[in-house]
Amino acid sequence: MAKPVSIQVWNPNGKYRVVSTKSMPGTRWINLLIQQDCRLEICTEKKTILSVEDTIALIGDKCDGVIGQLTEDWGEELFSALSKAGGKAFSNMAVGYNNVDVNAANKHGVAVGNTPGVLTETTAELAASLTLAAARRIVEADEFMRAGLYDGWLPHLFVGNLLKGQTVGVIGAGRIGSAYARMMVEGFKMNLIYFDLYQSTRLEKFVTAYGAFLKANGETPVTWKRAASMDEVLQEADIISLHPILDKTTYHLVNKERLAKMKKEAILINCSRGPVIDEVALVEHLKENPMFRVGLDVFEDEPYMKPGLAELKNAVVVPHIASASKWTREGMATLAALNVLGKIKGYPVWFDANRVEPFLNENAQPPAACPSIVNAKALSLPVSKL
Ligand SMILES: NC(=O)C1=CN([C@@H]2O[C@H](COP(=O)(O)OP(=O)(O)OC[C@H]3O[C@@H](n4cnc5c(N)ncnc54)[C@H](O)[C@@H]3O)[C@@H](O)[C@H]2O)C=CC1
Ligand SMILES: O=C(O)C(=O)CO
Repeated sequence: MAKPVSIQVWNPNGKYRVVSTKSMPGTRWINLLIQQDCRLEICTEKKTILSVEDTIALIGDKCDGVIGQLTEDWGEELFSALSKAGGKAFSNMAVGYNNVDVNAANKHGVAVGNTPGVLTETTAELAASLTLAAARRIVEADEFMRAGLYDGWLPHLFVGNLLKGQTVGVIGAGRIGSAYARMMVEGFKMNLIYFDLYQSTRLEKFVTAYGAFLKANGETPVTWKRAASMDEVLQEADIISLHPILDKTTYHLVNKERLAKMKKEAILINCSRGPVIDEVALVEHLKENPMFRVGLDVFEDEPYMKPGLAELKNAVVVPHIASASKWTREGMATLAALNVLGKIKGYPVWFDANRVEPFLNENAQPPAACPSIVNAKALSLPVSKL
């Protein structure tokens, strides 16, 4: 028998039992659930990452839906427990769902939600922040000041890289990759090279239009290029930012051989998932190439870093905070709750997971739909015509 986990209960007499494995920012998500007759139980265990056993204990004998986190392993065991408890809905509070075995969810008839769109700009802004921090050596310089080592301006002190006129490379030009590309092109007048399995016509049009604007104003226009291979990006770009999903095709996408193809003074940013980079190879590369810099939000064995990384001055590291703006985190909680609520209520799936704004308007009731269900097709769920 698993040990019971501690919980906080909202609306104890609600008809539907919904469980959240963590407390989440804001109160709108809580209000939306309790207004629609849900009894909400929020896990209050102190440990950061819940085990599968803890989560099974939380699901219990009767559970209509669960809101979970990207740190949890949602596979056969949990979907089987949820389905036995009568549950038909699970939502990650995240857009990435590499922690979820969607085939297992399909087998048990459980809808899997995620939270696209609401974190696009926030995540791209952190990638841009890491780019600047790495290019201008901000963390090293901050440590130097605090250590009392500054004794006057010097021509060589913390000289870094200028972004203007350089080439930014984006691997995975989806929602976040495209937003980052636009920020770097418009904000710093960088040229763009990108690699994705699909063409990003909107992004290309944006760079073309901005280039024309610059030219009309007597400035050097920015340019774009869709690379035929990832290696083309690695060889040509001065800054490379990784934004693909994590799956079998992107595991260790950046490895020893590919690092060797990058410019010696390039900057590599990762705000996607840790295993997209072979982190052991990265540590070696950083040691051998002190002018090569990296900005990391995610790590291969999160929450741990591979040995040696923490000691390297040419690495800027932050603890998976790319989506951590208040507005975004509250919005993620809202979308995750509405995915679960919508499925419980038998609502259809929203027609376009890239346009979730109507669910985020705090001054209006959200549409009667699930904002984003990744296995809607596999489960033949109806789609909203709104
Ligand atoms: N660090 C953080 O806190 C956050 C991390 N993420 C990560 O970012 C990922 C991307 O999010 P979105 O942009 O919203 O997703 P998206 O689905 O809009 O974009 C992903 C892009 O990657 C491309 N892609 C897939 N396989 C590829 C490959 N082998 N090579 C090149 N491109 C490939 C897809 O075609 C797509 O355009 C999420 O799946 C998640 O893992 C997302 C939000 C916050
Ligand atoms: O949404 C995601 O995929 C994250 O990594 C956290 O925002």
